[in-house]
Amino acid sequence: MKEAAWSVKGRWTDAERKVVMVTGANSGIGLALCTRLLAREPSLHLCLACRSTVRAEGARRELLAAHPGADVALLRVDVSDVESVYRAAQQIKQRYTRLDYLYLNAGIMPNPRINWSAYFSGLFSRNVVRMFSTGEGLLTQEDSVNEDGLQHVFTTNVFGHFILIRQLEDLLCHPDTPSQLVWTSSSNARASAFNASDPQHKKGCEPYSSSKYAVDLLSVVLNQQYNEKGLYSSVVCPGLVMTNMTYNILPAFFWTLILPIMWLIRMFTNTYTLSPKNGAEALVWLFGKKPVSLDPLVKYKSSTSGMGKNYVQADKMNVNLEDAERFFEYLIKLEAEMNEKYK
Ligand SMILES: NC(=O)C1=CN([C@@H]2O[C@H](COP(=O)(O)OP(=O)(O)OC[C@H]3O[C@@H](n4cnc5c(N)ncnc54)[C@H](OP(=O)(O)O)[C@@H]3O)[C@@H](O)[C@H]2O)C=CC1
Ligand SMILES: CC(C)=CCC[C@@H](C)[C@H]1CC[C@H]2C3=C(CC[C@]12C)[C@@]1(C)CCC(=O)[C@@H](C)[C@@H]1CC3
Repeated sequence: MKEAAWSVKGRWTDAERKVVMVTGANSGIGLALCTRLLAREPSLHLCLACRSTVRAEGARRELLAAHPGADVALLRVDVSDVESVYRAAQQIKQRYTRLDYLYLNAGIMPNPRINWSAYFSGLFSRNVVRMFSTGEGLLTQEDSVNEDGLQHVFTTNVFGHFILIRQLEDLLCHPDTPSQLVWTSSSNARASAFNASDPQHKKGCEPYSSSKYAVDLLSVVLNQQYNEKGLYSSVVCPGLVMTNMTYNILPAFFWTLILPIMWLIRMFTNTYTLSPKNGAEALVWLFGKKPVSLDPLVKYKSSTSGMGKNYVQADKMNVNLEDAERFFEYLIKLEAEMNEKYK
């Protein structure tokens, strides 16, 4: 941190204080992650990167109520708006000299619709457990286009974060003291929803699934490109968590009604973490891990057993490495266009 902008708090020196930034930190899994990180390491400097100042201030108040001595800063960024990302990156570079952890957590699933016929036929098929744990084939969304002509889901869930990382390279790449990127991906990520010729998912109706698979691809290539420079990337699935995102799929009363069924499902699949605190398990677990010990081809999944015990399950990802490289090239090209427009 640059001392001119940020005071050094009592006991900890700048070198000892880890700097952690979380996008989408004002609610759900992001906010639970912040709470748990502060409980684990009170000396952190935590920066909440959010699009709404009011909601970010609310989250900061909540965190300080639980951890009165905590050092929590706010940063305004709308990851669906590339120009806002460039502006935020400038501010970050003025405030900090390094970032130890960047949690790329902000995400959207706009206008979700349930395919009830797929749901009922899935109920009586061999795939029933997979259907309930990944939501495969059950959800469609209606996407839109932003002012740059980019797909909204792709920009929010992937590209805005990619620009942020690229702009912050100098703060993230220190070979002697590695930094970590942690993406909140999903087990809903599906290769067949992603089309390498249409990476923004302009033509399909599963932009969420496509964007999360794109995150998985990107994380793999980021490791190939940046590990030598001291930057590591991991992907996480928080499981099914009751947050604003899921309450947007079905009305709250319906979820309350089926809560006993969801507890029951937890006996068969440990992916029903349900609370944001449980959902943050894998994200918190990664915080303590040496990045070199992590497998770049693994998705770390927050899991909760039928008895309510939290743990992390490491599942090998099924990613197409050719698609990953092609996708990275696409992102670099798109970034060059945006650099020309906004830098
Ligand atoms: N809930 C679940 O079951 C699962 C969630 N996930 C992933 O977890 C992540 C967090 O979601 P979750 O906590 O569930 O849902 P929430 O809706 O509670 O959290 C999403 C966060 O992202 C922020 N956000 C959305 N759009 C933008 C934007 N354009 N710029 C900046 N911030 C933005 C939201 O801010 P605001 O309050 O302003 O909207 C909010 O803070 C997402 O990436 C989601 O895909 C993955 C698997 C399962
Ligand atoms: C649980 C019962 C009895 C009914 C609910 C059916 C669906 C609404 C539900 C089943 C599997 C869920 C699921 C998700 C959303 C809601 C379901 C489709 C996600 C796709 C939400 C976002 C994610 O990222 C995934 C990890 C979730 C996977 C499971």
